[in-house]
Amino acid sequence: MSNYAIETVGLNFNFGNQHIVKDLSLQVPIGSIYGFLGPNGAGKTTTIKILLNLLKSPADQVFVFGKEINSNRIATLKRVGALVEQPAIYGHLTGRENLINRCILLGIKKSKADEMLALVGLTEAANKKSSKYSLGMKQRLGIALALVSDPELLLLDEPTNGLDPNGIIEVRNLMVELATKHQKTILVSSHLLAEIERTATHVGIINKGQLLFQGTIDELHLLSKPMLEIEVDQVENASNLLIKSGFEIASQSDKKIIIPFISSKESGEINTLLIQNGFTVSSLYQKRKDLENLFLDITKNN
Ligand SMILES: Nc1ncnc2c1ncn2[C@@H]1O[C@H](COP(=O)(O)OP(=O)(O)OP(=O)(O)O)[C@@H](O)[C@H]1O
Repeated sequence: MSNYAIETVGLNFNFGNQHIVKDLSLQVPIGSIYGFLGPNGAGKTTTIKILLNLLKSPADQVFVFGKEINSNRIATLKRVGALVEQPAIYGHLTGRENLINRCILLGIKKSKADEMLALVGLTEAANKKSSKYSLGMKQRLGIALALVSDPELLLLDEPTNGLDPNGIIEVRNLMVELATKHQKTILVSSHLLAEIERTATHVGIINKGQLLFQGTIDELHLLSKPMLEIEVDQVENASNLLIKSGFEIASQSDKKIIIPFISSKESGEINTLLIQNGFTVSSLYQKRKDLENLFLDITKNN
């Protein structure tokens, strides 16, 4: 039996003569929250649609729970739930009615609707028209709809897009609960590194349809080592002092020195060293690389 919920093997996909997905080999372990990360237009939605067989892949390139998707379409899709683009919600119906509708459609007992409402934290809003829901509530209802058939694998395409901070936290917590308490495997796409870092156990990064990195979140952290940004007066002199004291300078501008972050203790020591030598440190903070800088590093290392 395959240990992967999803495996693509050198997947290629074209729209006309545009090569959108290039030799993509994803491996999504069963039980993982797999962050599928890439900038707008990288090919995330296209890949997710291929995984749902909404776009047809070449034979023997896409496997869901070890089964080739084209030749096992119905059997594999039964094990998959998805939220791609806008959730298909009827605004004139309540949250509960939307879910009951889906239960009827799938031949599932209606009591499942209340179970799903509780799971996504919408019990109190169950009888409210869904057009009155906030964006975050609509996303959670969308996830509840995807969960009605009790799929083992959930594909979520940018589920936090357009949500306010509260909505983002709600969806994030829900994903963690679904993975840890309900043993779902989740593939979640995003264009924000920070968003993926908070929930994912595994990460795949694509750009222009190509996989740049795939690994565990710890492996990603090794790549996206944080930096310490120091805003200080007399940057040139301060920089010389740090070099003399054995610190590696990553870069400097007219107001700021950036060095690799090692520990909070060391950051404190740097602060003390600068102040004792008469410099004015106006701020000193740890900063992680954003996706763009991470790309630069990955391509440089490749
Ligand atoms: N139906 C289509 N026909 C032709 N080209 C398409 C079609 N759908 C997507 N594309 C193109 O495929 C490329 C990848 O798009 P895709 O939506 O998969 O990217 P994405 O990573 O999901 O980005 P976003 O976050 O912006 O949706 C883009 O250049 C897009 O213009």
